[in-house]
Amino acid sequence: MTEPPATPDPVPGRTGPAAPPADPGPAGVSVRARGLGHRFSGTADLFTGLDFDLLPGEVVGVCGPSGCGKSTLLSILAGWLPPHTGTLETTGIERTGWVFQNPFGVPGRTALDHVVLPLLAKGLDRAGAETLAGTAMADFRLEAVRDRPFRELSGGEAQRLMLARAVCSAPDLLLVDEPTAQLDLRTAGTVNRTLGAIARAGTIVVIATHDPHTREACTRVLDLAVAAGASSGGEDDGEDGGAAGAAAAGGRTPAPGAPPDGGAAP
Ligand SMILES: Nc1ncnc2c1ncn2[C@@H]1O[C@H](COP(=O)(O)OP(=O)(O)OP(=O)(O)O)[C@@H](O)[C@H]1O
Repeated sequence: MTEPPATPDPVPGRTGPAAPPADPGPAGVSVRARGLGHRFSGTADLFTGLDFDLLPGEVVGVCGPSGCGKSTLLSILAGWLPPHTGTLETTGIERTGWVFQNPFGVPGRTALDHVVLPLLAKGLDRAGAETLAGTAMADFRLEAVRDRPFRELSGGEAQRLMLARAVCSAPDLLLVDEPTAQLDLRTAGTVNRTLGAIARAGTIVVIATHDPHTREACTRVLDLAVAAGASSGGEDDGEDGGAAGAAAAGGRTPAPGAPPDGGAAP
């Protein structure tokens, strides 16, 4: 059996087994993973031994090549999939939002209708809900498509619409799959800054991404290429720089409870 390291693991987002419990912070919200690993029946280990704590204010990038298990880790964080090994403890997570890369909507309903829905469900009247929805849509540069039916939206618009809707649900944990893959640089920058602002408002934001700009906008990176020991998992698509490149690129890990810098000011 391998002796546990005495000092924190240098791999970004991983700490040694002696890491203290996550400080749930004033809002009492946290996610604590210890020894997390997953494999599907018939596959090799996608990742093993992940130790990390997630706290409000963080934008955590889940990075690594295609097929390394990024979406799988999001499923585990959402509680949809039990990990093959390790434990995941959540504190104070009452609402989890997940924005898929290819979201579904109601084809004939307007973009605004989609964002208004969670606000009406919370008890706001239509006028109040439309005001807040309009603000969330503007944050994601969706003013121009406000009254367009969902079926007419582009893939990138549809995904940003779901981000705006997720924000209006005020989740404690927001999981986002490849939010900038379909976007031009300027719009991607807006999305990254908005996600940073959402985190600073008290949400834990976790983003699965290949995009180096999005990775750079994250306050911390969980690199699954590194977590897999570069021995299994997906193919290197070149966008992440592969296991070695990804390990070298690292990520910024703020002190627990410290405000993230993230380059993600709104
Ligand atoms: N239910 C399942 N049963 C078996 N294998 C699965 C299942 N779901 C995913 N996989 C496999 O697990 C691996 C990781 O999949 P996952 O979707 O998590 O990768 P990813 O890193 O998100 O990939 P991408 O960047 O291409 O979206 C892939 O090889 C995939 O084929």
